[in-house]
Amino acid sequence: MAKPLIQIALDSLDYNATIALAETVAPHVDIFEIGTPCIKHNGVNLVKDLRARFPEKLILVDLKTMDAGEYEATPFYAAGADICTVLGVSGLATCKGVIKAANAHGAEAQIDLINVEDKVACARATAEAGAHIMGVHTGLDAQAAGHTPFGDLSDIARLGLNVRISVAGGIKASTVQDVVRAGANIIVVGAAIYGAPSPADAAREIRELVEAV
Ligand SMILES: O=C([C@H](O)CO)[C@H](O)[C@H](O)COP(=O)(O)O
Repeated sequence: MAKPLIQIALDSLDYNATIALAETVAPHVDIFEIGTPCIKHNGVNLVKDLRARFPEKLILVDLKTMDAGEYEATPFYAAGADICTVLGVSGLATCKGVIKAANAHGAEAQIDLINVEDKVACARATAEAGAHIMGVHTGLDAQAAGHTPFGDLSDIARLGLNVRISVAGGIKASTVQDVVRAGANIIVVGAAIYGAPSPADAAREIRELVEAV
């Protein structure tokens, strides 16, 4: 199996700080995620800027689309996004819209299972509809209430769907190897990197731990 990819969640609102963090951690990550607050604040020009600065990196735009899937996602794929996210709770029609936009650009659509009641049913239906990546995700507010993504990751991994699995939600050095062993193909790390005294060292440590599994 291919080594899991490491995704840094760029969750700052500040444009220059976002670019600076991307430059700092670039040697140690595969995917730049423009987080939801960041893309709402800075818009599509940030996608174009990161695309121009880092032609070799994958860019995920965490749109968390809730409606008008094809219409909303299309300009972000056109600007250089490799992956856009759509909420599983939006329903199948919206997910299919983002999948259609992704396919039109040779890119990928990720279903974010955040707050989905029946994650297994949603994963099955959206995978059947052509989703490329299933995002198991415990959001920042749910993390603050003590939740983790580990149980959901096991539930989705054991389905054996023809999709890659991304996991997000407080992943850090002490848990990253467990999520690799549980079947995650894309490991999302935000606060454990950008909140560390040295984000570059934290990203390097995550890379080394993933490589060691
Ligand atoms: O997607 C995220 C969150 O919902 C805000 O948009 C985070 O980027 C994701 O949770 C990863 O960050 P950490 O949980 O801090 O690792």
